[in-house]
Amino acid sequence: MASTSAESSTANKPTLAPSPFVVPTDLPALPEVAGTDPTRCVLDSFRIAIAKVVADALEPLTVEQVYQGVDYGKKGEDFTVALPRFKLPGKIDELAKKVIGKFQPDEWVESVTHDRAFLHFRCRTSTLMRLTLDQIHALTYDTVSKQPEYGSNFLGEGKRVIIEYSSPNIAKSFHVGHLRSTIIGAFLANLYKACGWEVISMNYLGDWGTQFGLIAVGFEKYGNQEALEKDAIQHLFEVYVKISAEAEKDPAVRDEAAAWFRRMEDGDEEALKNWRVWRKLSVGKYAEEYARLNVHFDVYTGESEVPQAAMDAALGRLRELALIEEDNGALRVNLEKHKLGKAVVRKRDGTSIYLTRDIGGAVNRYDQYKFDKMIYVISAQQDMHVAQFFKVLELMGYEWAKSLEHVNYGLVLGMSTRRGTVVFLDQIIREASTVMHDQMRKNEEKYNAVENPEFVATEIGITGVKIQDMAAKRINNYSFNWDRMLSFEGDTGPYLQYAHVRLSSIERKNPELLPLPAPSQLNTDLLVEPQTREIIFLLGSYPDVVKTALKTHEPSGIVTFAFRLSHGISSAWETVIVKGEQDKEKAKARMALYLAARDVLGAALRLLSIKPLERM
Ligand SMILES: NC(=[NH2+])NCCC[C@H](N)C(=O)O
Repeated sequence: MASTSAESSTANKPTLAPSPFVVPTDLPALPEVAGTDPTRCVLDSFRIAIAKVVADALEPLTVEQVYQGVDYGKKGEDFTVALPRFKLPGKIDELAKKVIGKFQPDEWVESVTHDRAFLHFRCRTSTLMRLTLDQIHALTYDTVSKQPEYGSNFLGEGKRVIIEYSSPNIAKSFHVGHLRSTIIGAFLANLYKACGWEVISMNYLGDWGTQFGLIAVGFEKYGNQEALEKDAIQHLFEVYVKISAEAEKDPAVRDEAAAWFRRMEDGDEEALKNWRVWRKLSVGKYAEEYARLNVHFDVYTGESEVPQAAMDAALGRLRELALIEEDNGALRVNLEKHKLGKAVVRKRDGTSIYLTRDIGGAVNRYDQYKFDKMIYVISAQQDMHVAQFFKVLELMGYEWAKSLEHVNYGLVLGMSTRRGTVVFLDQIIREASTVMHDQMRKNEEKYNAVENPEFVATEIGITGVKIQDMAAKRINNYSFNWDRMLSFEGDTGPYLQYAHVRLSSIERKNPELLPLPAPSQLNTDLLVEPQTREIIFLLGSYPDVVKTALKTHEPSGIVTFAFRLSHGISSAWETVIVKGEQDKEKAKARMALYLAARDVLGAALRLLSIKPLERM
């Protein structure tokens, strides 16, 4: 029973442990502000302190009201408040003077300056250093408990989201569109988990439709059991290509295929037998490839699994609403009023189609999972299709239809391997790995020092593919370029892995400083270089970067953060040294900073479904 399954999995919802970090009590006490959590984001405390400075000077403003207006400042400024937003009586200049006149520097806020309508605030550096490092340290990722790490939050606690992504078609090519859906979807699944949601990752296979009648006919002619078992995806594709060419010329083949699919829809076991085997073998093969991409699904479902009853009920309801019209024996839903055209929902021979299955499928999923939100990661080429079935569900009166979201993305242009066009996922992975391997071999000395070059090449290759895919706004098209994405120079995946490896080497290279005491036991005031403050502030902003990504569903925000952090590290690396620093206390404080940077970069990469490397 559907409702039982929803209830039983509710009982299994993860409960998040409280953060092991507490704001030290030797600092001036701050009021609480709803929606903030200083135990997971220290910058929240600084923003509250700033809001308090302004609210105290400009009654009747409350700390809550000001808090909403404390924004990140432009370069060199920590936080900025734009005074006009509060619509207070009096001149802006006067208001600013009031704040500045009343301001007393303390352990939270170091200074305030006034520039036209803006007030710029600087956080107390020593507090910022100490708390940020301490918090990151306290929330370090634990591979055993898998506790939510630094950057995570409780926003989605108690809520369940289904994220449907990848969804390739069995026996057709896995095109780059599916690759993008896979990469973006895996990121969203990690992101929602990091924000406290219960996530169900779902793969909705294209495993149904007339083409399976066609393949069945083709399989009788060209099928080969051995080839099927060796690589089901490839073999079925070959069969499909051959029989499609025939069907194009010969209407008899088409009729035969349609009749076969008709039998499948009627549940004729004989007609379904082979199909079941194909599906199982294909899923097995896909699961292996997803694992190599560090992508996992909780549920493999597919168009074949949408219950006939759900589709019939949907059509019945649409008829009641007078939204259905007949067209030459086929049924159409008329959405012209909503500027979404007319769409066929049942073919003339009575068989279902893609759109109907999406309508019935959504109803079925809600019955089964009672989700609070459902996200579909589907190419922008299907914007119309998605808008149509969302609209139909809304017209059918389902309250939950409002909680459906389409996360779309643009095209990938020109992906091919050196041997030709890419049609399969494993070709993409293999090519990424070989191109990277060749690249690594160019530096023989370094190459020989790598312990497991095959593994490293594959991981970096995959990182390159993923970063290229997520570097810009989803909706942008981009051209696939192996050389560019796999270079160690410029903003690429290999560059990020290199930054992480370099940070990871610091413990190996300075064993005499280990074990490093907790940051609270270190003298972080020795971190005096401007680069260190910049890095710390960036690290402190990471929980906000995660929250923003949750709002925008854009992986690019996380990618940009990872690059900014890596650039920050690069510019500190030569001057803010650990090895060779005579003052051991200073060396330790610096090491703590680099380790925090390693942990946060690692967290960002994991969020992007990338496995951070420790050696290369
Ligand atoms: N619920 C959905 N329609 N999901 C997207 C499915 C994508 C479809 N299998 C395709 O390859 O085009």
